[in-house]
Amino acid sequence: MGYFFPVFVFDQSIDLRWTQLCFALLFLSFLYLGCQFIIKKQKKLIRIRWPLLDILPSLLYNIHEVHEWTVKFSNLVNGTVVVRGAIFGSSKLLYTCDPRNIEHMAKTKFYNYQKGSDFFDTFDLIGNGIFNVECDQWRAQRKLAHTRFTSRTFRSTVASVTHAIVQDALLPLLSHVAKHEQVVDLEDVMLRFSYDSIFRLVFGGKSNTPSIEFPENELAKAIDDGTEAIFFRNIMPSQWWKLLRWLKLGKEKKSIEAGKTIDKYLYQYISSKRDEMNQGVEANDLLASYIMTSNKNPSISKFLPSLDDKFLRDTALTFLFAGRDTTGTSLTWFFWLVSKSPRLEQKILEELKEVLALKYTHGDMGIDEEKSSLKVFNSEELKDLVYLHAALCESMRLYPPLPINRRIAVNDDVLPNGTFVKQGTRILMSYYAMARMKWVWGEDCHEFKPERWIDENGKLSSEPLTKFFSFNGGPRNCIGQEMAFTQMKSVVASVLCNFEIKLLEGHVVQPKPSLILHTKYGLKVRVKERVSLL
Ligand code: HEM
Repeated sequence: MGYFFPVFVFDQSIDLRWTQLCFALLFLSFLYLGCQFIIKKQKKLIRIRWPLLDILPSLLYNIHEVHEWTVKFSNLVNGTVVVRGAIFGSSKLLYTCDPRNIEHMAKTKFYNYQKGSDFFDTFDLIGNGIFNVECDQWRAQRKLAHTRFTSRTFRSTVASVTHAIVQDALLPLLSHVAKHEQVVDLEDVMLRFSYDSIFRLVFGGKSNTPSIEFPENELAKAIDDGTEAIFFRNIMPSQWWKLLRWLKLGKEKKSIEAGKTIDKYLYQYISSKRDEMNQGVEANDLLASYIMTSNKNPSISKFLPSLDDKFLRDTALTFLFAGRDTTGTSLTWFFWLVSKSPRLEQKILEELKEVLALKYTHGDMGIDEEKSSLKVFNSEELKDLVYLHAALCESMRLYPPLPINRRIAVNDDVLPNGTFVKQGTRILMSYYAMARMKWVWGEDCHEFKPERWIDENGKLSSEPLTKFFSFNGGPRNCIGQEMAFTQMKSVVASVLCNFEIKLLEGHVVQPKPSLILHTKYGLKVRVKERVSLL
């Protein structure tokens, strides 16, 4: 996750002292007023780099559309630059959207590019979950998680949970919306789907979030509040948010409340799960599998001395955090792109027609499905669909759920494009900007074009993967990638096969300046039942 105002991030070793805080506040206030003055003078701030202040005025002015700003900036600096200027002090910042550099940091020199202690502070809500630890502790947790995410049991649970939510909650919800000719925020619906999925996989029970009542969910809301505070921590000096936290103000106040709510629910779920397991109730959710491991072997490794309740809380929260907004927003952008392109929608439907035809020919359409007349696909039927897979990759290329990522250099290094990186340099990588660079993806880089993922033999091409980092890459790649594809394919196929999605006329869809790439105003659509595909 990127801190978009990296220039403000001061040395973490400095104590939280009042004098420094006052100086920081004064300094930033002057800076802000100075920038506002320049902006007013200029009316339109065309210039991106300034003497002394470098990118700061432009960045401040464009913070409401920060991702588009990274595109302009990347074009100006040809993809990579070390940002300087008087205000940057000794803390260097390297910005890049060059896939060669990103691959080098994620794979070749993985151990030289870590998350760093700022990262831990910023994401302290998730404690010592896998997302937030490094070196030996990360390796030990990665091994534990990897064993689970690649097991046959987990894969089949993902498939059955997804099928159940699509069939029993998502399609009935959209059907209701269609019958009542309502306008619905499809982003909200997709986030409700992805929350329920990850919730069931982690805890075993239902969250009931995707339903026609659109119920509020206290835990989901607390995670939203916590994530929002994390975003603001990324864009302000660490002293500022630490002061706000101490004073219990603003987003930090909300985040403290959110932390309490999260703890209340998670410790309660953990305790209930332990009780159920002691009574011999069988479970195949992630929480149960971690508890089982710790019962069998209380000390997993010297880097993971105990899988106690705090560890289980951090791990469960990390999975909720990592698996909800990412999948939910990916689906949102996908439906938006497809709703704007009837030709591409038709190509996806052509592929689905073949699957449906096979279903009927072999007579394995479930009785329930026939009765309800809503068609639901299972993951086996969809796993080899080339165009659907290509369209999902293309949508995540243009709208990567994690638009900006960050690292810190452990030792001096030289990047593939020749840039020297000094030890301690903070690094920002924009995947959003990378997708919009002509020198990376070609003249048509702005177009939604699934064909770029398909080779001349009609198979998925591996070439684009060398510049696709929406799931990161290397040893620290996304552990939920396969799961995400299973879920997304099932949702897309079932929704498109049963419904036509029409964007509400005049509704503007733009990226929100947020940690995960949400839309600014939601995705307002009307839904119409589709006349049978066959
Ligand atoms: C479209 C959906 C998804 C996208 C685009 C995505 C993307 C990513 C990215 C970019 C990272 C690397 C973050 C970093 O460098 O700090 C990551 C890590 C991770 N993701 Fe996903 N993710 C998705 C879905 C999921 C799901 C469904 C899960 C399931 C729980 C999941 C679990 C994780 C975990 C645990 C990590 C940390 C891995 C590690 O540090 O070793 N993700 N994901």
